[in-house]
Amino acid sequence: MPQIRSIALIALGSNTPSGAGDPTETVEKAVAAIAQSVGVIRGVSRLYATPAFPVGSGPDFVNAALAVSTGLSAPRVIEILHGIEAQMGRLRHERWAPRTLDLDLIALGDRLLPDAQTHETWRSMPLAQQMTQTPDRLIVPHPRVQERAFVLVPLTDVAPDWVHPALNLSVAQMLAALPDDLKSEVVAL
Ligand SMILES: Nc1nc2c(c(=O)[nH]1)N=C(CO)CN2
Repeated sequence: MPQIRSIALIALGSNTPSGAGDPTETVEKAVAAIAQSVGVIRGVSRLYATPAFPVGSGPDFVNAALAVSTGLSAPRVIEILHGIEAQMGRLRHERWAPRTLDLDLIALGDRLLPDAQTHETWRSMPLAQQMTQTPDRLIVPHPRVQERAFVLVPLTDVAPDWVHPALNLSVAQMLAALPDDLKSEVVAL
């Protein structure tokens, strides 16, 4: 069977030193690891300094995004990303604790996983509830992508025209819809 290749959009974040070095070095090493194990890198964003979300939850992050052409499934990509996080020393005990490396599969082509209803449920959940719940299934696109300048600004570098399959909005349109004060906090390094 011919392999169907899609573009995986991957968000990277680091806000505390890891075995790999400072957050910038950690993100750069993660890009190299992803290139070796996920697929062919089609775009690498600039690196950005961003205040930790939620406000006051730790030191500033370094955030970046990648577009990677891959024939792998979403669960397999996630498995590989978790392996890279573990290898690079992420401490996984506390949900909003500073993290050495955080890798998120934001999107895989136009797949909507597991289904439209799950996306609707997560989008319509009050913020307080979103913050305390972890989905028990893989949700792709990432259910918070449209709210996060620290994801959308780097994504604009690599995939401004990617269209969210549930919202029918491009990356550029989702970013334009965010308040200016959120966008201005995301500063290219
Ligand atoms: N600025 C910023 N804040 C965060 C980030 C991140 O990548 N950047 N990742 C988090 C956990 O996914 C929690 N908070």
